[in-house]
Amino acid sequence: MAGIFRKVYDWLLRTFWATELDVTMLGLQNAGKTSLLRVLSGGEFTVDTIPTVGFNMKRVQRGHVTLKCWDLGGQPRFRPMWERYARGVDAIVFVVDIADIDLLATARDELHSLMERQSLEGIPLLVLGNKSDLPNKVTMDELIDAMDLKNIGHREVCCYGISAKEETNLEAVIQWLMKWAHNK
Ligand SMILES: Nc1nc2c(ncn2[C@@H]2O[C@H](COP(=O)(O)OP(=O)(O)OP(=O)(O)O)[C@@H](O)[C@H]2O)c(=O)[nH]1
Ligand SMILES: [Mg+2]
Repeated sequence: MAGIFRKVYDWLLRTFWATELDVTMLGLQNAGKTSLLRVLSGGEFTVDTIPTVGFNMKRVQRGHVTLKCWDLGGQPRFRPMWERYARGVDAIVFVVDIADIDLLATARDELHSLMERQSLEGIPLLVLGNKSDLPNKVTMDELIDAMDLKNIGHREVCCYGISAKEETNLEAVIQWLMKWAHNK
């Protein structure tokens, strides 16, 4: 019986109180953006992924909230278009491969040059240290330092360690994104 009420309640919420949030997922090539989005939207994790050419969009539904997620290619040739896809969104998710220590400085520089853009001022930022399942990774404190997150201003900044592969901490990601629905 309770199940029926829950279904009716969810249907009413979806129908009369539907909220859509625009989320842009950025980060260097191979960070795991497409893998993360696939898992968040109920798909299976796969090892053999194809690098994203341009962008890809998927919706993630939670109750009355739909997260409309733009997943952009991370290769250098696609980075100039990041700002255009991040303008006006409700949240930016920046994914970092925490087991690829050599690329951390590049990730930091790309993130900071983006965050300096006036068009993106105030947009909440979630930095995700992905691939926590791998050995030889940096800790979250080391990631915060390496990415110089304390020097990113004019917005709320949050950082979590996750694994798209093992689906670790993904609920925290959804909950953080969902909280921006209250502003709508
Ligand atoms: N071990 C491990 N591997 C992961 C994880 N997430 C992604 N990968 C792997 O990392 C590789 C790159 O993943 P993608 O999701 O294609 O990376 P991307 O950020 O979308 O890359 P671009 O589209 O080129 O920007 C793939 O081989 C994935 O299987 C993870 O949490 N753990
Ligand atoms: Mg991709």
